[in-house]
Amino acid sequence: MKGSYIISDRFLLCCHAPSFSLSLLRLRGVDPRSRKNPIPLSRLAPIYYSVMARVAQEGSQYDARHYDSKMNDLLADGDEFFTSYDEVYDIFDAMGLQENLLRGIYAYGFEKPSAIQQRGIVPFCNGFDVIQQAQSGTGKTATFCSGILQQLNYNLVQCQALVLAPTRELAQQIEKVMRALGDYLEVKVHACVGGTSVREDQRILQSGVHVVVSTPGRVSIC
Ligand SMILES: Nc1ncnc2c1ncn2[C@@H]1O[C@H](COP(=O)(O)OP(=O)(O)OP(=O)(O)O)[C@@H](O)[C@H]1O
Repeated sequence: MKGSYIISDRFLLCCHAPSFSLSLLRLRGVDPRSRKNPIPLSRLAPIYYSVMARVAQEGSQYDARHYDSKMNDLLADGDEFFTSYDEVYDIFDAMGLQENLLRGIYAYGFEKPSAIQQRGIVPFCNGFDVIQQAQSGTGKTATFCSGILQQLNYNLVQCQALVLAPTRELAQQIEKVMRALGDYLEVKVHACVGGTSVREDQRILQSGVHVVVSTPGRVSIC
């Protein structure tokens, strides 16, 4: 089973096939034009639609027809869209991560980055728009969590990243990993999922968090 996720400097889309786990990250205050070779957000949109097409009802804006038309737009652009990033960092220490993030990673029990982590964390931290794909259980969650944690401004206690997941369980699992890896950074993470009090979610969000992990239904209410 393969999973993939897409990260842009405006959003992260996470899709674990075949269950189509979906995460969306939005980083605030990042100017895509200031980054080296950014892929314009508009180029990533068709991929977002491709994931949504599989989970959306027919007739919605994300249905298969919409997906086909977006994919045709994308393919018409040719190879320019696809670039590869072949730098490999076989130890966490070489990735230029904040010391407190490294402490969190090691304290969580990770000694050596997995293959996807060796290739995926640094481009994310450098602000590239990335699409990454790896087998299930190979460490993608920690890859994008590390990328988010590295980029947050911890002096600003407001939501700077949003991760969307298709199920409550997955959102809660991602929250746990984010919280654990960001323990020494004192990251404030909140999982906004159905089955809990909306008021309590709103209270926590108003009190200030750095990262929200949510399911789409609950986030639209909050
Ligand atoms: N560098 C590492 N060293 C040791 N264990 C790791 C490392 N990275 C991840 N793991 C562990 O491997 C397991 C699978 O990781 P994770 O859930 O992040 O994979 P995933 O690719 O996101 O999986 P899925 O596609 O099923 O969501 C977890 O128990 C995680 O703690």
